[in-house]
Formats: sequence, C-alpha cells, structure tokens
Amino acid sequence: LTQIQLLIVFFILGVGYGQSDEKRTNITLKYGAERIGKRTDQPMQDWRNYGLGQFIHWGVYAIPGGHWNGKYYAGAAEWIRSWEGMPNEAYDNLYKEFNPKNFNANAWAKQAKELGAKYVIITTKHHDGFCLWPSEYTDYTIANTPYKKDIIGALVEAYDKQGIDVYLYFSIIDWNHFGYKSKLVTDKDRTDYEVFKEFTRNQLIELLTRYPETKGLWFDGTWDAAWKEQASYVYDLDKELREMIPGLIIGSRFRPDDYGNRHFDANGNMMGDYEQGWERKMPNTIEEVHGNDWDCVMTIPENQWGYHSDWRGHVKTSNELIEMLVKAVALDGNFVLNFGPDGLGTIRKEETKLAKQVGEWMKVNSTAIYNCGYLDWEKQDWGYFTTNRITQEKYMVVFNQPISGVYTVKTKKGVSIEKAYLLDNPGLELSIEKTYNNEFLIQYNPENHPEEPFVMVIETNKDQNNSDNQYLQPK
Ligand SMILES: C[C@@H]1O/C(=N\OC(=O)Nc2ccccc2)[C@@H](O)[C@H](O)[C@@H]1O
Repeated sequence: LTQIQLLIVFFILGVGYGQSDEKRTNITLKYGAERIGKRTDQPMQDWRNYGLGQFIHWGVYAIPGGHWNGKYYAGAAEWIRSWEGMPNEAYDNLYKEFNPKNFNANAWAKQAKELGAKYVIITTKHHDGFCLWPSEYTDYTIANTPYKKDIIGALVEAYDKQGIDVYLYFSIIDWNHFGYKSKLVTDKDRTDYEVFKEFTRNQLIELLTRYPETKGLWFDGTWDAAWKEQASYVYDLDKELREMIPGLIIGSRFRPDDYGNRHFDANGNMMGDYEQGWERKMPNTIEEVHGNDWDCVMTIPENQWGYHSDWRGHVKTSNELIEMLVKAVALDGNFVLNFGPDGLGTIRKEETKLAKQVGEWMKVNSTAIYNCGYLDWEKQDWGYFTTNRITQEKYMVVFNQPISGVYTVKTKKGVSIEKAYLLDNPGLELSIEKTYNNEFLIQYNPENHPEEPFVMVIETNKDQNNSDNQYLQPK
C-alpha cells in the first residue's frame, strides 16, 4: 500500500487521527512529533508544576468592547473586526485612539500574584495583527498609538518582578498583513504568502530577542489550510526559536505535520511539548490526555477572551473556577484563567473580584495544587485526588460533601491509609475505617456546612520522600 493509501486506511479505521495513546510510528513523517513521551528537562518540570496560570487578552478590540454604532456584537469581542456590523476601515483606525491611561503593569502582575498564578500568557498580537510591542516589521503597533510605549516590555518586567513566568501568545492569523491568506489558490497568493512567512519569522525572532525572559510561546490561529501546508517552514522555524531560548516551551497548536495535522501527527503522536486543544473545555478522564502534558485555557463568561462590556450567558463563580482548576491538576494539566482588560487598561470589577476569591482559596489550599498531579486511585463522587509529584503527599479536594459524612477512598493493593486530617486543621485527625481490600472510609461531619471546597490530607504506609521519582525538584 502506498503511504497515502495507508493513511486513508488508518483514517477510516479512526486510528490515524491522533487520539490514541499508544505511540505508533507506522507512517514515515519528516515533520511529525519531535518526541514521544513527556519532556523531562527542568523548564518543562517547572511548567508541569505550575497548576494555575493567567491568560491576558488585550488589544484595540478592547476599545469597542463588543459594541459598535450602538449595536451589540454577540461573538467573542476580540473577533469584532470579523463582524459585519463593524466596518474594517473603522476597526483598522481604532489604534489611533488607543491610549490606556489606567494601564498599570505592576498592578496587573500584583493581582496575578494574589490570584496565585505561577505563569502568565500575554497576547502580543491577536488575529487583527495589532502589535502590543513596537515591532519594526509593521506600522500597526503600539508605537503608533497615542500611548506609544511598549506594553509587552512593561508586562514582562512587571510579571518577572513578581516571580511569575512569562509566556507570549502569538496569532499566526494576521488580518492586517497583505500576505496573510487562509488558503493558497493563485500564484500571487503563494508569492504574497512567502512574504508573510518571512514577516512572521521576523516578528517571532524579534519577540524572543526583545524579551529573552520568555519561557514559551502560545501559538494560535494555525488552523488555516495555507498554514497547514507549511510543515517544512514551521519545522525549521520551531527549531530556530528553540535554539534562541534553550528550554523554550511550545504547545501542539503550532506545527503541522507532513499531512497538515496539528496537535497529533498522522501516527497519533502529539506535536509540541503539551496539548493545547482544551480551550474552554476539559477532559474528564486521564485516558483522554493520552499521557501528555496539557493546558486548559478558560474564560470567565461563556466565550469572551477580549473585553466585552456586556457579558451575557453564564458567568462562572469562584467555586466553579476552583473546581476546574482542581480537575485540571487532578488530570495532570494546568488551568489558565483569562482576563480581558478594558480599553483604558482597567481589569474589570467582576474579574478583580474572582481573582481575589480564587486567590484567597489558593492561600489556604495551594498545597494541593502546586507541584501536584494525577493520583491513579479510582475517582470518587466527593471530589478529586491530587498528589505532590515530589513528596508524594496525597490530597482529597472536596466539592461534594456526602450527607453521610463518609468519604470512600479506594487505594491500590498494599496501600493503607494511616492518617487523615484537614489541610487547614492538621490537629483534628479524622477517623478511618478499613472495610475490604483497599477500601477505606474516612468520617467527617462538620457542624456547619463548608461554603467552599476544602482539602483533606491522607498519609499512607507507602509514603516516603521518594527522591528517585521521575520529577526533578521544582525551581
Ligand atoms: C484563546 C482563544 O483561541 C482562539 N481560538 O482557539 C481555537 O480555535 N480553539 C480550538 C478550535 C478547535 C478545536 C480546539 C480548540 C482564538 O480565536 C480566540 O480569540 C482566543 O484567542
């Protein structure tokens, strides 16, 4: 069978589409997954141990904030230029009034610190092509606004000062560049696109040169057919960027393989260092993550990344966001919560309130989040297990208090629970009954009903500070 016929066979069998976790290598690829299995170097360990991150979506789309000419835009605010109610001409001149007089990078970074975020992903350029840094490769940048100053530089410095690692979001889609095409039809498309590819490479090299503190790049807007044909160019660019900053972390949303597959190549092996497919959604089982690192990026409203002045539909509460965070960590992922500052650089009150609430919970309970990941015990209804990858301490994060006050825990063969107590009250030991093989019942009946999730610590006969485990010490 030719490779194409083989691919078709795999595709029909549904096995070639990258959702399986046994690593196959039947199809020879020049531009497939660069590695099978997780990265184990320190920068990636640090990434894996973050738990919680902050996403910032900010740009000229924050000026209209989801409205134009008195009309409400029901889409995602950062996509307003694509709305028929927003003339391109009008949008493309908004930068001339971009003057965020309330912007305070240190205040944003301080708020992220109090939230408990260990890293931040900042939009340098979204699909509209507006650059928040003074790029020398286009005039459509912050330098040509009334504000003039380098927003990215100020944010990198401020977050670095707070000890929060900085990752840069970069959209390959660029509606402002003449050479950007979603698909390549004519010869002129192709020659224009070659100019666009060089422009894209130049901007990425420029960003890593200007901001060498950058720990990684979060690519977006790579779903176009035109981009998916560029396996060789992207492979070389990926290599070039990684050589500029050793340890640089890039997710699965950047490279296409020989057949245009992103996230997973034709053999089902993940491209990049972690899976970036969980956007406003989450896996429910460990099987769905296929043994890969992954992040979930999440909006507070249903689907607004950039600032929209009129959030409609469901706005998540702090307890909902905390549960998503814990669920991500419990399934070996990171949870990245999005903030969309308004056109003047103010982080809106709803986001500030939630950042405070989640931050207060993290102050008490982050022991069950930072450096933690998946524990292969059977999931129970009361909530989630997490375990510290270094100390192997085990946690039960409770979201659903059983009326019975009985918390069922099924351990592994030979593992018995010897002690259980509340993280925020270690002195109060909880009673433990062993029933039958590997099942233990922990009793906890508080007088008053806790108003938010809480953490129980469990110690087993197998706990030791296992220094030879595969995860290195956090930084
Ligand atoms: C983080 C978000 O990323 C986007 N798009 O993401 C996706 O397209 N996600 C996606 C699409 C299909 C499958 C899985 C994820 C952007 O368009 C949006 O404005 C925002 O920046």
